[in-house]
Amino acid sequence: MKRHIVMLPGDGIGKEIMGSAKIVLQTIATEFGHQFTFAEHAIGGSAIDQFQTPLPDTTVKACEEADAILLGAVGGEKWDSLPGDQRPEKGLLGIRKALGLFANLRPIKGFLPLLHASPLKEEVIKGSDILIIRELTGGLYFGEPKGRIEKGNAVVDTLYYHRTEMERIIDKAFQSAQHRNKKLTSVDKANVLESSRFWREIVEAKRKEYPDVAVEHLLVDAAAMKLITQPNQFDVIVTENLFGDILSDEASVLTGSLGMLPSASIRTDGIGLYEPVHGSAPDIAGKGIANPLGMILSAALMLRHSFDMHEEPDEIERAVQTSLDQGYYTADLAIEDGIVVSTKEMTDIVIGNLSTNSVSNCICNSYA
Ligand SMILES: NC(=O)C1=CN([C@@H]2O[C@H](COP(=O)(O)OP(=O)(O)OC[C@H]3O[C@@H](n4cnc5c(N)ncnc54)[C@H](O)[C@@H]3O)[C@@H](O)[C@H]2O)C=CC1
Ligand SMILES: CC(C)CC(=O)C(=O)O
Ligand SMILES: [Mg+2]
Repeated sequence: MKRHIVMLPGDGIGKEIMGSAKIVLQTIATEFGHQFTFAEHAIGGSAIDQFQTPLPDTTVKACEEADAILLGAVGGEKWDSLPGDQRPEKGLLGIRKALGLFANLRPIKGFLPLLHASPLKEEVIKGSDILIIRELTGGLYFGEPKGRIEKGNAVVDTLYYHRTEMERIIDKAFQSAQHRNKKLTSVDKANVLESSRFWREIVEAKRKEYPDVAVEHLLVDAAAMKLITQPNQFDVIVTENLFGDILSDEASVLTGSLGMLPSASIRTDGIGLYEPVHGSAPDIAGKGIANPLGMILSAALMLRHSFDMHEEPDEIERAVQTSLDQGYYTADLAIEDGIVVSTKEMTDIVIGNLSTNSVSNCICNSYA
C-alpha cells in the first residue's frame, strides 16, 4: 500500500517524539511491504519563528493533500505573551477546523505492567477501558466573539454549537458504543448551561436510533469524580470540546502517565490527524526523556482508522506491550523496579519488539 503522511512535529517534546513514530512506521512499512512517504511541515511556535504565523498556508495545503497527518504538540513559554489569535495553539485549533476533524477519539486503557504507575488503587483501575469522544471543532475554543472588551476591563469567550455539530459527534459516539460494550455516558452541565440542555435533548432524540445502546447522562463535575473512583463503570463517554479536553487529561492518570495516551482526530471520510493527548511539556523538553509511547500509539491509530489496516497496528500495540512487560519505562512512569530509559532507547526497544511479539495481554482492537 502506498500512503503519504504529513508530519507536524510542532514544539518542545513534539519534535522529540515525532521521530519515534516515523521510525516505527518505516519499520512496519518494510516488514509488510508498504510504501510510506513522509513530509515534515511547520505548525505552532516553530512556524511562528519561521513564517510569522502558527499555521502557514503551505502546511494546510500539505495536510489537505496527505493521506493522514501526525502531530506532536505545540506551545511553549517563548510564545505565551502573544495575543490569542497568534499563539501556537491557534495553529492546532486552525488545522483541526480547516480539515473538519470534528471527532477526537481518546482511548484510555492501561497496560498491565503500568497498574503500579498510577497513584490510584490497582483494584480501582484494573480492567478499565474507556473511549472518550470529544467534539473537536466547536464550543468555547472557537465561538465568536472572544477577547478583551470594554477597553480591556472585561472579557468574553463564546460557546456556540449548531445542532448539526452536536448530532454528528453524538452519532459517532453511539456508533462507537455499538462496536464496544454498548454503553454511552453523555457528559454535560445541563443544570446550568443552555448548550448542555440542548446537547441532552439531542442525545435523548438520538437514542431512539440506537436502541441497543444504554445511555446515561452525567454532569461534568460528578463525571470528573467518577472517572477516577469508578472508572470501570464507563465504556464510551461523549462530551463537548472543553469538557473532553479536561476529562481526558484526568483519565490519563488511570494509565500511569499523560505520555501514554494516543488520540485520533477524524472526520467521516477516513482522513485524520493523529496526536498524543499531551502538550509540548516545556518542563522536560530538550532532555531526551519524553515518553514516546502516546505518539507511537497514535501512529497505530492512524494505520487502523485512516489506512484500514489491522495486523500492522496490532503489531505496534503488541510491541509496546512487550517493551513494558520487559520492564522498560520512561521517567514519567513511577515504577519502582523498572529500568528507566530515554526517548530514543524506548523507541529502539519498541522497534526491537516489532514482529517478535507474543499476543499475550494485547490491548488491541478496542479503539472503535
Ligand atoms: N496538543 C497540543 O499540542 C497541546 C499543547 N499544549 C501546550 O503545551 C504547553 C505545555 O502545557 P502543559 O499544561 O504543561 O501540558 P503538557 O501536557 O505539555 O504537560 C503536562 C505534564 O505532563 C508531562 N508530560 C506530558 N507529556 C509527556 C510525555 N510524553 N512524557 C513525559 N511527560 C509528559 C509534562 O512534563 C508535564 O509535567 C502549553 O503551551 C500548552 O498550550 C497543551 C496540551 C495539548
Ligand atoms: C490547544 C489545546 C486545545 C490543545 C489541547 O489541550 C488538546 O487538544 O488536548
Ligand atoms: Mg488537552
